[in-house]
Amino acid sequence: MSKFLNTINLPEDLRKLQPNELPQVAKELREFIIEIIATKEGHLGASLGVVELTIALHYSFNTPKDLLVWDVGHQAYGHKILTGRKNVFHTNRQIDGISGFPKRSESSYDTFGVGHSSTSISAALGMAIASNLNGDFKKQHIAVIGDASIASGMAFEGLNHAGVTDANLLVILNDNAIGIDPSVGALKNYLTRAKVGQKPKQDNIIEALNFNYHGPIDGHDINALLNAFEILKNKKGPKFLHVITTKGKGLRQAEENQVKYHAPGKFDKLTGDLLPKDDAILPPKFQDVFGLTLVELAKKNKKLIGITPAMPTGSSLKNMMKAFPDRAFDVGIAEQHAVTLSAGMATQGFTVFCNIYSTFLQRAYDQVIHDVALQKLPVVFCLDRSGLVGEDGATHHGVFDLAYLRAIPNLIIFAPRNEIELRQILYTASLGLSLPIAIRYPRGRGNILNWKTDFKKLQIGKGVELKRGNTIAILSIGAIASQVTEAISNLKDEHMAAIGHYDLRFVKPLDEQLLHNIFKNYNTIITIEDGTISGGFGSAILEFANMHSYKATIKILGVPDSFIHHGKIEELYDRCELSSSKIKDCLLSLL
Ligand SMILES: Cc1ncc(C[n+]2csc(CCOP(=O)(O)OP(=O)(O)O)c2C)c(N)n1
Ligand SMILES: CC(=O)[C@@H](O)[C@H](O)COP(=O)(O)O
Ligand SMILES: [Mg+2]
Repeated sequence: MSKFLNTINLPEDLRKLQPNELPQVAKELREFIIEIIATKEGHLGASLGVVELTIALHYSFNTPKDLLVWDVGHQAYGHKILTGRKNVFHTNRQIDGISGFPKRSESSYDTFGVGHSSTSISAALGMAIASNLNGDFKKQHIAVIGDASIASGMAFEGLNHAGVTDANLLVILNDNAIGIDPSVGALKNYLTRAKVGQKPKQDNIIEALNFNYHGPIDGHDINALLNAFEILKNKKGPKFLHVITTKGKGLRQAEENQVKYHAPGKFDKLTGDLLPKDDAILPPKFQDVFGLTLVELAKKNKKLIGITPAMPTGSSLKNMMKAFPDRAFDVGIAEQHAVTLSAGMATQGFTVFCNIYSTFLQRAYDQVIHDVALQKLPVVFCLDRSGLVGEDGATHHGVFDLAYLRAIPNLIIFAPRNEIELRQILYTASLGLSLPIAIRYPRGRGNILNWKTDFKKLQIGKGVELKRGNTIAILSIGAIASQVTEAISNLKDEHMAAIGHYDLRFVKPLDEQLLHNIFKNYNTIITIEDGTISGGFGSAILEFANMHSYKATIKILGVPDSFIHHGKIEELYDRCELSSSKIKDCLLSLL
């Protein structure tokens, strides 16, 4: 039974309580998060770990006047619940519901939109400098950042700048020694030593950057947090509070299996046990086809390297990290570094598979151009989570990759239609290419149970005819082909015969011979991609038609030129008119 939580709608209600009542609020808030996430799913461990910190922050600071920025924002469920969204929290990450991340349009307490990591220090510093310029020297600006996120380049850039300002900035390091997977790197080792007091004060790297350092303190001790905030509020300039927490705090399984309970799916709210999934009869996830195939290829090719920026589990590179620890690297949340590191290794004759979620490669665009493509270094980019990713929403959809990569010279771009094609292109790339390649594949599972076929080399730049027709040709790229196949199969026979379906496979180089054949034989062309229509695959086909003066009617299906929010992938496909039923409607309207 909730004693306090029901009485709290906004932080001002929280502030009416006595400090000694806050631990009970923490207990109720934890139970509430667990209860909802057990059935609605989402990021669990990070939010459970900062329950006390969240309460203490809103209790001690005058939010939303004082500005609080959460890094990544996957730990901000408690913040959402305490800032007016308790009654809609059950809609978290659901279509038309609230976002799983802080979002400015959702609440004045969400001071900055997040989802990608390591932006909080720069954003809060920007706000703090702006307050100084506005003559508001009382306002507090707080960035809460995790131990994995603070090791990223952007966070260092923010710290480096902040240290030479008089900005009223408080950086709170929420140190739980883990990202999604265990944190890595020299900074992690430093923080581990700092926690047990092994580092003498003069070696404090945060103080060396001109921050007023406080800590480390127990982040589950509300009194300790409140005391620290009172001290730091009255200090001028940049301040740093090092807080130690346990990810998953308060749910035994989430504490014991922090990787799994980062975002565990459905579970029993009382026991914490994961609800059983009937995985046995399902096709594999694309990420596992990547991860397991890479191990096979690494056995054959001693010069094969695997790299992930902080996503060994999500990308399944963990398989190679286990099998070949010397040749597989988790470099932390460092996408730019991951790309240039790959380029450096490629200069020395290594075949580097650099696996980055499509959305996070956006961080390393210049590195792809300047360090890889310009130098024709044959790095193999494996872009997982391409296309619409579902409940993570606008910050995480991998829908821009085809458009932003297509503009880069020297880069091959491939999207497998299914698991077997992914396996074959990985094999092809492992044999050595003369140019870099981006292989983009979606979140989730394909359709093929027996994907472990013999290796076969693919011909670069070759598309395939999947079905011949005579009136309308559908040109698809990647796994969205399955929606097209389903749409065609749901047509009446007389309509079905009119439709041809071609999988171009390569956005670059395009299969020009196949395209000439298509344009000569069909008067209507539909292109379809699970990426933005602005500058993507469809645009490439339009440019081709234009260049060769083909007069066919061309219709481009894809993600419209707007940010797509969260929801199940199927729901979002439908909204973007990419579901098989919407494709069928489109075909019927054109026939
Ligand atoms: C630029 C970027 N790369 C990767 C991710 C994926 N990601 C989300 S949370 C996370 C780990 C964050 O760890 P930490 O900062 O320690 O926070 P915690 O989960 O421990 O609270 C990662 C790698 C991301 N959101 N943004
Ligand atoms: C918050 C964040 O960026 C990650 O936790 C992301 O949600 C992982 O996505 P997947 O679940 O697709 O691995
Ligand atoms: Mg962490």
